[in-house]
Amino acid sequence: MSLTLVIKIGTSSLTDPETGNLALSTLALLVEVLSQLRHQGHRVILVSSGAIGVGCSRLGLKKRPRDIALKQAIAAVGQGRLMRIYDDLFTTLDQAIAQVLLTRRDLESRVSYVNAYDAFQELLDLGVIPIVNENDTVATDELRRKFGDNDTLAALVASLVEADWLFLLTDVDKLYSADPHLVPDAQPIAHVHNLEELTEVEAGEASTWGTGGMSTKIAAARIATNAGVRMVIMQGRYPNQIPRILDGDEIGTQFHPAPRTLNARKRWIANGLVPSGTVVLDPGAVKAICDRGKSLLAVGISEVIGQFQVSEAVTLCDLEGKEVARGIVNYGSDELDLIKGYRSDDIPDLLGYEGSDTVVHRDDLVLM
Ligand SMILES: Nc1ncnc2c1ncn2[C@@H]1O[C@H](COP(=O)(O)OP(=O)(O)O)[C@@H](O)[C@H]1O
Ligand SMILES: N[C@@H](CCC(=O)OP(=O)(O)O)C(=O)O
Repeated sequence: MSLTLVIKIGTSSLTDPETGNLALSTLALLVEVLSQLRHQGHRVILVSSGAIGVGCSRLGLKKRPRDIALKQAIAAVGQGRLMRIYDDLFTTLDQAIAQVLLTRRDLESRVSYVNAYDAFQELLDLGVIPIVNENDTVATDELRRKFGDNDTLAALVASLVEADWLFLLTDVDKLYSADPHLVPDAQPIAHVHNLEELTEVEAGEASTWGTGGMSTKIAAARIATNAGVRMVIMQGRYPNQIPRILDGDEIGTQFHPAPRTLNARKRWIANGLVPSGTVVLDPGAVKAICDRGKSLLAVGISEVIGQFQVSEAVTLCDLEGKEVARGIVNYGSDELDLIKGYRSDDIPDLLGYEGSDTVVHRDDLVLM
């Protein structure tokens, strides 16, 4: 059976932590394994970090700089080097590759989201391995249009292409109950069936989870498993374990996916769009949308947080602040403030025009 596989490798596995030099044997093994998987008929996408790390090493910088413009310049140096090395290694095995650089903004617009989907499908149909990274040189935190980390980017790509598996290759062999570099008796976690179990562990180990690199991997698991993608956290030094995992070996931490129920447009609403604000719902409204599949009406809204325009995405949360759904609004935040708590029949009088009956129509709403 042909599977769609997304493999993400982090800087910690691609480079030697002491020298900053490329971990060539890891890279060569990764290239060999991915080429073999391709030849077995699988569709393979590699999400590779390393542009900034390789750029620093190329320019002889001993420390990762903090300055954003400098980091963006360094990424431009490193990305070219990185692709040159990948191309040399993959070409040795006669495997074609492609460079795909994405920003968060590219997935926000429905048109470019669909374009990205089409481009990936063409590349995979051609037997090419796309190598994806964030377009660090143009994406900036200030504009809120960065993925921020490649774990999230990899999960969004896996959701976009409806992957079967997402492998996150890192410098630890599993997810543990706490950072194993700091807590020697941390317990390994082999399977995660429900991310809520982890929220408890996470809450108990907040500082460890927060400072380590695992919080972004758990956030990635939320996106991936919600989109029906099985995710694995595993040791980056041993990419040859990937085929064994596909054969059923219990290696790394496996996150079991939810049934794939969302159509492509709803996956875009859930993962492609970035919420611009929050709408707080009363318990009746939470029940109506979560248990009965209803649209959101103004009467069930308790509070409107943030500024947003009509047709933007918002987070819908309960009175405790827990996100229960996401959706595209039929009213901007200023109008919603005027009509919140009122029945739909009252809207024309309140706003002075005939508005939509629903604040978020059920076709534009995704439960989280
Ligand atoms: N609960 C945990 N389980 C495993 N690793 C953890 C945990 N909490 C923090 N970490 C740290 O996360 C690091 C891996 O994340 P990161 O450095 O971001 O890797 P990458 O570059 O592969 O994305 C590990 O080296 C480990 O020290
Ligand atoms: N886009 C950046 C990597 C960002 C990132 O998430 O890095 P990592 O935590 O090593 O996977 C780069 O190529 O340097």
